[in-house]
Amino acid sequence: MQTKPLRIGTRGSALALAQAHETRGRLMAAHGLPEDAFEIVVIKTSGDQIQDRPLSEVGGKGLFTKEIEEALLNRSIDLAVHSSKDMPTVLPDGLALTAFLPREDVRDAFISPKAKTLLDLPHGAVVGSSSLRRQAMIKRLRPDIEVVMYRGNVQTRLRKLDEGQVDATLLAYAGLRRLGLGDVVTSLLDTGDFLPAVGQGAICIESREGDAPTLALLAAIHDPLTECRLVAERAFLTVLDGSCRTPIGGLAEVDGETLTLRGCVLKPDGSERHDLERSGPVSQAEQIGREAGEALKALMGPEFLAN
Ligand SMILES: NCc1[nH]cc(CCC(=O)O)c1CC(=O)O
Repeated sequence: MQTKPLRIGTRGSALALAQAHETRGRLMAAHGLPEDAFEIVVIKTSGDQIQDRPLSEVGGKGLFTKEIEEALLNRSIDLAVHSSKDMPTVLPDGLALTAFLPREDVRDAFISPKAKTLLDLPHGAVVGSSSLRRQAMIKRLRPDIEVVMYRGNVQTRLRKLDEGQVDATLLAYAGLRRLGLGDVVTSLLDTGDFLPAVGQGAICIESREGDAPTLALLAAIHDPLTECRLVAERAFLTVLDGSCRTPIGGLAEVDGETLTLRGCVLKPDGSERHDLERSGPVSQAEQIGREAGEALKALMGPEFLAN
């Protein structure tokens, strides 16, 4: 058994801490270890310091992982807990996503004191969202709605909604549940119109490749089915990742031995949307994802990503 506690790195947001605690709880249960066998190390990232601009403007996803990955590489932590959705498709040399917890509900949630669903909102209503994907999907269904930039953590967003600054907001259901806020949800959005972001609802662990003791501990909490879905989705995203300013949705689901990936891209104003679906054997998850990405690229044409 180890003598030193296993150091679990995480951002300091309430959601990140909930995910780190869940991971620690699963490791304790799987290995019969006490809480003090683990140390939760909170790391402040550049992304946490920028609150006033959309992430797509300031450099995208890597902003929330850079300092954590540096801590992994210089061995001041042993593993890092992330929302898969926030992970860049390319990781630094020597690091990998080495475990996935069982995926939760992937859907986006609609939250509003004014209406039961997005379609019931009054004409010209204001919806807060900073996600390009959700913004484009909202505009596609409701071109009359004004979507305003809405960053900050989940609690801040809910407070702005309470104060009447916006009429509604959309958040990942999984994140709300992890925070014990599942009850604030007004309704859940259908994955047809609101195809989730790649990785939504799945907690992943990043660690050093070849760090055998850590990998051995993680094996006991790893969910291969979630990994398979994420491999397909991330391969799809890698092919499409020409720009972090393109609204993209992607979801892989498994039925028996068959994996089906649905993907879509939209113009940011919702004026155009292209959808694609591809199925195949689970064992070919990565290839299915790549092919779906290529096929969607061909479908949308070169000028789509240009502007
Ligand atoms: N970008 C922030 C972020 N990253 C992961 C989640 C939710 C949890 C998840 O999808 O696993 C959220 C908040 C949200 O989109 O509402």
